[in-house]
Amino acid sequence: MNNPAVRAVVTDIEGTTTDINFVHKVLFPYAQAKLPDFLRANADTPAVAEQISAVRSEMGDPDATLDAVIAQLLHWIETDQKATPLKALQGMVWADGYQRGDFKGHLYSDVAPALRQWQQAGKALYVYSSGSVQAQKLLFGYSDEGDLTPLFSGYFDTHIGHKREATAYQRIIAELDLPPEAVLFLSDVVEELDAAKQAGMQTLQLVREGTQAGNTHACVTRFDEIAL
Ligand SMILES: CSCCC(=O)C(=O)COP(=O)(O)O
Ligand SMILES: [Mg+2]
Repeated sequence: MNNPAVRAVVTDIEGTTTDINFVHKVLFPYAQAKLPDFLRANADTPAVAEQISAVRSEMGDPDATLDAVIAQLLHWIETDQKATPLKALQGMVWADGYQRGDFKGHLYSDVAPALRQWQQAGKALYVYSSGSVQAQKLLFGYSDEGDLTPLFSGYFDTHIGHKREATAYQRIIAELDLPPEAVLFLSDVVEELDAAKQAGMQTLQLVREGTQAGNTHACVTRFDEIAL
């Protein structure tokens, strides 16, 4: 692909820039282990209290005990549900892990050089992940390729909508203030690419090891196959 009409790139994280195993075998278990104590210690902190209250709303039980809230959050982690308050709390817990050096954000080796090249070519770079904006900034800020946050012009999470819904991409396009066809969305998940295409974006599927290629979107296996 060589497409000078592309003026902005929006990238997914898990399975696109980053190994799914890092998310599922490092980040999620870390949050699972640390969340209960983190919530008990910080339940009265305004940022945490706000998310606890959002969990209670999603449970439909404004009086749910903290133990019930914790059980709900652990269930969401086990079943990989992209609930917005869970994602916010995970980001807060991962901040400790990154800052203490317990892990670094995994990036495939082709990602950082391509992002730098695209930025130098004048493309605006954005992230769209179900992980919270805080979690996205941590992953790229404490990545195993160093701090890549200066490369990005912005970040979107589930506050803009869910990744399999076209309306989320329409809102992103409105925020970028670009024609939809000037925006390229990169993801490993066909349903996300379908939604982005429905909103008028260009799409490319990343077929990393273990990803099933679909037949409705152009595919690449690495970022360095994408010439912008
Ligand atoms: C921002 S790193 C953690 C990613 C995460 O929590 C997640 O659920 C993966 O979502 P994605 O939309 O990147 O598949
Ligand atoms: Mg993905």
